Amino acid sequence: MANSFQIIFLVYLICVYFAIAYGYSPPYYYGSNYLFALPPIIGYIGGIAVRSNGGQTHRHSRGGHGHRSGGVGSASKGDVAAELQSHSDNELNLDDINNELGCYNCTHKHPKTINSDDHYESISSGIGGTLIQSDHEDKEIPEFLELSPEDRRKQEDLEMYGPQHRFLTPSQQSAAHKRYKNQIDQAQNPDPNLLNIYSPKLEKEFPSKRVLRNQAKVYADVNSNQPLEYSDYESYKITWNPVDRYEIINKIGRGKYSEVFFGINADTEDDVVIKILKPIQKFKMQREIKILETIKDGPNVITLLDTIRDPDSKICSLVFPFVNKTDVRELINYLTDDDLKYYMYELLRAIEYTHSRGVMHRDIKPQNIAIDHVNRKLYLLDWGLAEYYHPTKNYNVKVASRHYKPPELLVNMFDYDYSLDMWSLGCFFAGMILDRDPFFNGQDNNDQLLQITKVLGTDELLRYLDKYGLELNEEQESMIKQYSKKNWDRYIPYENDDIAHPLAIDFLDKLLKFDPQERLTAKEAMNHPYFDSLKKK
Ligand SMILES: Nc1ncnc2c1ncn2[C@@H]1O[C@H](COP(=O)(O)OP(=O)(O)OP(=O)(O)O)[C@@H](O)[C@H]1O
Repeated sequence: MANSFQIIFLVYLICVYFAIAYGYSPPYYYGSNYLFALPPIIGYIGGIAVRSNGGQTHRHSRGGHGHRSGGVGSASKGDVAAELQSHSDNELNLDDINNELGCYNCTHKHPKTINSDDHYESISSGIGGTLIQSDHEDKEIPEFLELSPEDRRKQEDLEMYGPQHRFLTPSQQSAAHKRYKNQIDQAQNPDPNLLNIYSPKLEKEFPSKRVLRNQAKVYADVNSNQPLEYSDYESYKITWNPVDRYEIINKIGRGKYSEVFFGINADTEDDVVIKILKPIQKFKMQREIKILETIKDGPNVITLLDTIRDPDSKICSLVFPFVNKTDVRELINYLTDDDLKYYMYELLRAIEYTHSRGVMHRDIKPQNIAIDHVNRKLYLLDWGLAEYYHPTKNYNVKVASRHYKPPELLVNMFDYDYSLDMWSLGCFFAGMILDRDPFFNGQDNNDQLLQITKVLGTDELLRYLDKYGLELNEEQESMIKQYSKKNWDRYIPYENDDIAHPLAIDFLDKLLKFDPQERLTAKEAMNHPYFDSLKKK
């Protein structure tokens, strides 16, 4: 008898431990639909249940047990919201924390506190975005979501403290509250000096310390040579179609701005991906859709099939063809040199086309490169951060994912251009051929620059900074010492000799340059001798 009690007590302790470990958290708000908190153990069990159903490819589940609630909007009011809600509520794990705190496709797990600088950097980056793009300041979220005042307050609380706020002591909560309010104040009453520096459209307010403005080597005038409406996404009127014809099957991914589901088009029986957008600023939605429209005929660019909105919940979704992809980082284990060249070339075709249409992707990374190896097809996904390039415009440097961010984003060079995509491509390529992804594995933005400098050398960094009159911030100054430029050969693992050969290394070296002007353009990259053998075949 005593033994049974001990066992029950032990099981209870284990459940409580896992409930805490899996970050049981308050409800996830979306529109006016939210579920009340479940007891910790249910939170834990729910987390496990969903995770066990959360693989990448779920085609087998059509009509099977994985068949979730009806069509996106075919059933009762707010079904899309309920669908999203049900997934989110079941997945009360640390990924939610990353997501809620705005960490960008964050792969690391955060501690159960929002005291880390990373979190605030993420929160402030959202607000910074508003500040920088003050002309975009968005008043439409409440209207878009039609939140009740009570829901709105709860959402603000959630934003303020993060989903883990109950783990904070009262003094931590009040510090969090203060910092959050400061961010809001800053965004609402921006420092005019800052605004001058970052104002997106002002060439004349170029900071005096800068001695040279950067301008794209190619396609600099593509947008100015087009009528205004070509790149004016803020005036773009989105056409929203009904949701009825789509049926959600199960969840296959998530991003900062969306929850992504595998589904079918009931009319055509086609497999589709339904990207349900989280509450985002209207201009971001207009930008993604307008850009997808601009580049829709491009090679290897994912096609936007439909834009749908549930009339009741007002939840908006984008529909794409489903790509039965293999994680590129797994794929590298069995790709031959020819395969890798082939996919790099296909990726470059997508990038070159996009740049030629006046668009920078601004978030190239392995997660956004979908390879269907069976059909030898590659698609460039996620155009949520893409932007039209204008040579006189200053851009938000808080774009791209940390490990793929080029130096210009890390030293506030806001006059960057298409070449930022070529750096990210270089990081991706380095990860593949050197079997080390991410190749530059910074712990934060300053450390990211340090990691880059340790490889490319301090002299090269200083040459780049001097050329444009750029400066390091105080922390970077103190962190970055004198490092010599390293020979790439030292990073080649023995078993990768076949793919990391001299031509591949030369190609890599020409992509990973501090100075955006010195990097290969997409067209130059396609003409690099690395691809000669592919072209012959
Ligand atoms: N057409 C597709 N086919 C298969 N999987 C897809 C497709 N589109 C998106 N996904 C999956 O969903 C994930 C999230 O999609 P996406 O990157 O478009 O969302 P996001 O919210 O913009 O993400 P991010 O946080 O990177 O900005 C992708 O990394 C991918 O794994």
